[in-house]
Amino acid sequence: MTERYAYLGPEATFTEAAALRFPALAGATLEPSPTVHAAINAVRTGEVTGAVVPVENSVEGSVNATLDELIRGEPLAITAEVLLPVTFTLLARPGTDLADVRRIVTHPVAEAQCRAWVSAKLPHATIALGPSTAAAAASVANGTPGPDGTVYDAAISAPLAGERYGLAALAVDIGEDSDAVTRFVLVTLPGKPGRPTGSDKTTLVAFIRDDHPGALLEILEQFATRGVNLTRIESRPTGNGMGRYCFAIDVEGHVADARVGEAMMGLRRVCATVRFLGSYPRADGVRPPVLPGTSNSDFADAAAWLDQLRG
Ligand SMILES: O=C(O)C(=O)Cc1ccccc1
Repeated sequence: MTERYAYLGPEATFTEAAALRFPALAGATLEPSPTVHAAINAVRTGEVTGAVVPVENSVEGSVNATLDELIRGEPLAITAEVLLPVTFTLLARPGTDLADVRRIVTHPVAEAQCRAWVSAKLPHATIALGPSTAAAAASVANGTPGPDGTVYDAAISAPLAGERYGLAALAVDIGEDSDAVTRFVLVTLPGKPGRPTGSDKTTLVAFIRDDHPGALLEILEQFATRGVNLTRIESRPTGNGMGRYCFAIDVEGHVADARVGEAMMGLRRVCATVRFLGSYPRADGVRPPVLPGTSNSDFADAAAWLDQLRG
């Protein structure tokens, strides 16, 4: 039986384009989910083997809806990542004039990158937020009214959505950075991590034990003293009361690398909880240098030395 994977749909989202690039999904059945929550829930219930979701954008930063799904609830694992360039197109029903566009709909990540263009070119237009850029295109094509009862004039979507939903492009490449890239991850139930490749990333969530001065510094020290570089750190509310935050952290390296493993043991000692979200090959293929004194053999030598001293 072919494996089934969920992705943030409907058809023609950036996430669908990303899903087609994961080697692990070649030949699998791809099933659109209306929200990130629904896609990840399908993994948790075992309905699908995995889900592809957006996690980070080079201009807008983290996708909070995805981070919160990974931080809370039953544990999950990231097993692969893909980087996808994103360009945004303004789509409308054929015959619409750019000057007549008043109500636009799109995904929050697209809104953040296109709001400068909209305020410069369409100063009287408002932008409503929807669950995905393709859902936005579909609602324009179908004339589906928004929550306030008015029909949207245009959607900001992937160029492909115009073809899929029979819409015309009123303007292309309207994002503020034409080199914008989005990172998508493949999420599954936890299992044994793949083997280290020398170009890996590890994702963790650190929950501080009690709110005290230097709590974040203690977390960062674990990585700094072992020569482990962070590629992202994001604080997110735990959902358990005002002012309670956890830190979602991506680091260079694999849980099987001694320096990453030692840093994780350090985290475990200074934090209330550490959630391991997986070690997986990094999409950019970068092989970061291993700093002197932090290689696997450096850690093995140090452990052997200590064993000898202890007799
Ligand atoms: O809405 C989509 O098409 C998505 O896949 C989410 C998204 C939105 C904007 C940039 C990158 C990903």
